[in-house]
Amino acid sequence: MSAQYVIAIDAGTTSTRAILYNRRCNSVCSSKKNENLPLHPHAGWAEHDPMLLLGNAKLSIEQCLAEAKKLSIKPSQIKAVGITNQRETTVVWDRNTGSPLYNAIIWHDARTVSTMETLRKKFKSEQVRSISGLPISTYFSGVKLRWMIDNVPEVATAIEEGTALFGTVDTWLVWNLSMEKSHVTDVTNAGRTMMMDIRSLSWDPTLVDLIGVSTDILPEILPCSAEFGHMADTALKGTVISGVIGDQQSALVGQACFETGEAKNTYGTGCFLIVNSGTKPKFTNSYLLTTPAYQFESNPDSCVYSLEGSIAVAGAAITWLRDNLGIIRNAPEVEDLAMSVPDTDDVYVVPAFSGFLAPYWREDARGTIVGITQRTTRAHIARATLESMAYKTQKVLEASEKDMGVPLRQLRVDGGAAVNDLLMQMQADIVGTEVLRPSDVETTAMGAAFAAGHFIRLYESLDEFRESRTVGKKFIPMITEEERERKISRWNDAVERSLGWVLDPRPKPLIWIPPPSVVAAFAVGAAVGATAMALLCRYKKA
Ligand SMILES: Nc1ncnc2c1ncn2[C@@H]1O[C@H](COP(=O)(O)OP(=O)(O)O)[C@@H](O)[C@H]1O
Ligand SMILES: O=P(O)(O)OC[C@H](O)CO
Repeated sequence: MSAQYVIAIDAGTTSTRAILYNRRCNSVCSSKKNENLPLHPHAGWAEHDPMLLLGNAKLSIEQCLAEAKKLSIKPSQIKAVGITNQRETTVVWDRNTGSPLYNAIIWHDARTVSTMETLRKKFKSEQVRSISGLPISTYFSGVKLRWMIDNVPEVATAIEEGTALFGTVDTWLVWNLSMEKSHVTDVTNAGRTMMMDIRSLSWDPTLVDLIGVSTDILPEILPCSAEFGHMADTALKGTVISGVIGDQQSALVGQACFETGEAKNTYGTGCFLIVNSGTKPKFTNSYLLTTPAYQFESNPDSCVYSLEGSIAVAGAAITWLRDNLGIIRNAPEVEDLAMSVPDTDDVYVVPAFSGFLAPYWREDARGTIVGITQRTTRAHIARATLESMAYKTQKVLEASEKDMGVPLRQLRVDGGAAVNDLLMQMQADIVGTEVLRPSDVETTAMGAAFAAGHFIRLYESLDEFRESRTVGKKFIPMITEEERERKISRWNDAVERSLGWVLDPRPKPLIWIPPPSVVAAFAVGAAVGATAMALLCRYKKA
């Protein structure tokens, strides 16, 4: 029998790529990283064109198949498709035309503060958390969906007429890529809508009612390994889509964190620390999220849960150094620039671009840079920006250790920014724990490949998968405990300065209402203009 493969599509916030995996779930070839350009129509807003997300998924498959062809691998040898995706990002489209009714609202978009406040008046955040594992926050899809209904007439009308469909990016991609037009999702993505009962793994009527929709527009929830549909008109036509899993949980799987207490931290656009918390949802007093980690069998008891510390800005701060400040030409350059100085010279960059997620959950925070002196250079800013990822991780790690009741002995890392050795060393220093980076940092796609391959029984055993994972590099703490504490305490001070900076975090209205001074100036201008015209006409007549 010829060798069999699984292809995984990783639809991230910054880019989409496809990777092909062999029988041992090792990567064989991949596409390019196709950039998913975000749109920022207002400060704090972030959108994707859903058609670009779809186009990049198709392009990534084509590119990956072209690479496979060079290795004499035929499309018919690819037996399953897995999809992993940026979670919470919300798409609403018309079920008849297939057209999106609005741009996708990206997970870290902060426009929904007023919607969130309205929902909090109806329901206590703690009540919602006890059902869904999540507090009421701008982060989750349900809140974004409500905002669309209230602010986008096309969405409201389509919902009323029964033609709208809602989904996260996985649902949007499967609906478009499958010949059946399957309207489906998995437990890890549904678990980020704030509408799923985390125990029964089904839509919760009370929460669905709170958002104000009917379940008709919501996708069917399946385990991560299931028959989601079959590929339509590409070279992979007919191939089963048998794995769907949110990108952060997918990385947990890719890192083979199958034991309670094992954790990974993924440094992509954002940064997400997830700890496997076992087969029952764990509710804690800290501000971590309770969320499904994975479910590979159809029996709901097979669902494994996790605690998650979500950080909105990680690699995005490096993109900001590149695109907004122009102090680097590409992301990898940040490492050399940061290494050109021995330390940050007491400069701290707090990139809270649209507030903080875990563990602060503060919409009123904004980014700040403190400690600048005459001597500060772009290298200090670059170094302090990198270091900020390590401090934020330390905060969520501290919270998860408290919740789990045991200190974490090792931190497994992955994601696009984890290739940065300096960042990984900073991380080991600041958490005071060994940091282990796998030889293949693309663990996100690997988790989805595992889920898809598990369904077709190509990857049967979790143990076998775990044994085939290898550590690429280990980073050991190099600073003293005293130095570590001093640095963390300075970071805490810097964070304090960013909290409460936005006096009213509610978004500005879509239509600009001019202030009275502008109205008065306009009226005076119009009166002067009219008088001048009248005089001119009289003069001409005369
Ligand atoms: N060498 C590097 N050092 C620091 N950050 C990097 C480096 N390479 C990429 N990044 C950052 O990592 C992010 C991309 O990582 P990736 O895992 O592909 O993200 P996503 O899954 O969110 O699309 C970008 O925000 C980029 O700025
Ligand atoms: O695109 P990433 O990899 O930063 O992940 C985004 C997360 O899924 C948002 O919750």
